[in-house]
Amino acid sequence: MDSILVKGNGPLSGQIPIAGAKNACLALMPATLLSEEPLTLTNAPRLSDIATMTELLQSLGAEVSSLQEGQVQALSSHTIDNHVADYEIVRKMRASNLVLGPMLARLGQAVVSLPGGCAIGARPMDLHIHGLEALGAEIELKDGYLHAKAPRGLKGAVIQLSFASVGATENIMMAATLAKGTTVIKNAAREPEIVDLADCLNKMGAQVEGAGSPDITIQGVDRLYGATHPVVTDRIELGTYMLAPAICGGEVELLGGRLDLVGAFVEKLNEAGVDVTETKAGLKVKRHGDRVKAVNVTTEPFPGFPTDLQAQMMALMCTAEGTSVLEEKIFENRFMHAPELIRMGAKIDVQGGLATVTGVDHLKGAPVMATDLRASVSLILAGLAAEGETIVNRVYHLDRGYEQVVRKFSGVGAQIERIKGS
Ligand SMILES: CC(=O)N[C@H]1[C@@H](OP(=O)(O)OP(=O)(O)OC[C@H]2O[C@@H](n3ccc(=O)[nH]c3=O)[C@H](O)[C@@H]2O)O[C@H](CO)[C@@H](O)[C@@H]1O
Ligand SMILES: C=C(OP(=O)(O)O)C(=O)O
Repeated sequence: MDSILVKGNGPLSGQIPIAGAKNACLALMPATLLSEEPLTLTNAPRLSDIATMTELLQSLGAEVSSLQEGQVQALSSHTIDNHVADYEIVRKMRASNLVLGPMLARLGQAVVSLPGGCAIGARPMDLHIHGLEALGAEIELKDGYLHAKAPRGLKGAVIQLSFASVGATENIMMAATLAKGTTVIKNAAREPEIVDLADCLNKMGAQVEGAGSPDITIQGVDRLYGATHPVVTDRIELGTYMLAPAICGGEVELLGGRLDLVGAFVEKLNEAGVDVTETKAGLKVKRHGDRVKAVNVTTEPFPGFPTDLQAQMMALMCTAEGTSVLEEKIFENRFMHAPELIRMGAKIDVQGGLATVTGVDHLKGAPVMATDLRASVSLILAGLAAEGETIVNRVYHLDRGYEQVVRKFSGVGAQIERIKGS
C-alpha cells in the first residue's frame, strides 16, 4: 500500500487550483437516474469516490464516461435495467445511498445495500427512510438491504427533519422532483452542495425553491430533461489548502476559492492571526508572525464550521500559541487523528466530543496511520509543520477526496512525495 512522505517545511508560496467538490459531485451524479436524457457535469474532480459512484451507476444500467482527463462526466440513464445497488459497491462509500431516492422516483422500486458504518460515527439512515416514507414509499430492511417500493408513485408531503442531514435532504429532494404535488423539506441542510444539486435539478426541469435556506419547496413535475452543469468548488479542499500557509507560513493563493463557501472557517483563521483576502482568481492566505494563536472551534451544519475541516484545524492548533478547545458536534467518533497527532508530539486531551489542544513549539516527524479521509490530510499538514520526516500510511483514504495531493502541495514548495507500496 502506498504511503506519503512529508518533510518539515519552511514558508510556502505560489498557487493551488481548487477542484470541483467531491461531495457535490457525488450527489449530482445520481441525479442522472431521474432522467432518460444525458446529464453532463463539468469541473468534476478526479477521485476514487467518483470512480466508485461511476461503477455503481453503471451497475444499474447508466452510461458514464469521462472526457477531458476526467473533468467532464457524461452520464446517461436512458435505460435503467437493474434496481439493486449491490453491497460490494455500496459498502465502499456512504454516498452510494444517494441512488435510493432517484431510483425510487424513476422506477418505483429500489433495493440498496445499507452503506458501511464509517469509522467517524454510526451514520444511520433513519432520516432518509422517514422522508421517503412520508412521500409514500414502503421501505423495509432485509438481509442488509433497504427494499423500497412506491407502487402508486410518490406523493408530495411536508417533511420535518429532526436534524439537517445533508444526505437525507439530497435523497428526499431528488425523489420529490418526480413526486405528484408539492413537497416541503423543513430544517433542510443548507450546505453549498445542496444549492448546487438544486441548481442542477432546476436545469433539468425540476421546480426546486429555497435551497440554501431551512425550507426547501419542490413542486413535482412529470419528467426531467438533459442538462449541463459545472460542479461547485470544493470548499473542504479549499479550506484544507488554506491551512498550508497558516501552518508553514508564507503566502498561497487558492485559485477558484470563494469566501461565501468558507465564511465560518475564515472567521476562525482571522482570529488565529491568518489573513485571507479575495483576489481576482480566488483567495490569498498569509500568516502573521511565527505562530498562530489558539482559537476554540465548534463544528456545526453549514453555515457553521464544517466537521470536514475539524481534523485539519486540529493540526493547526497543535502548533498554536495557547490552548484551544475543539468541539465535534456532527459525528460522535471523529477524533481518530488525535492519537496519531500525539505520536508527533502534539498535546491533546480528548473527552467525549471535546478535544483540548495545547500548542507546542515544534511537532516531531513520526510514522502515522491515516484513519479516514480528513484525518489523512491533517497528518500531512502536521508533517509539514514538524521537525524531520513523517510517513503517512494507508493513504487510500486520501485518494477518495484529494486529487493530485502531492502535486498541489509540492507546487507551493512543500517537500512531499508518494512512496509506492508493494
Ligand atoms: C458525501 C457527502 O456529502 N458527505 C458529507 C455529508 O455526509 P452525510 O450526508 O452522511 O451527513 P449527514 O448530514 O447526513 O450526517 C450528519 C449527522 O446526522 C446523522 N444522521 C444522518 C442521516 C440519518 O438518516 N440519520 C442520522 O442520524 C449522522 O449520523 C451524523 O451524525 O455531510 C457531512 C456533514 O456535513 C459531511 O461530513 C460529509 O462529508
Ligand atoms: C466524511 C466524508 O465523506 P463521506 O460522507 O463520503 O464519508 C468527507 O468528505 O469528509
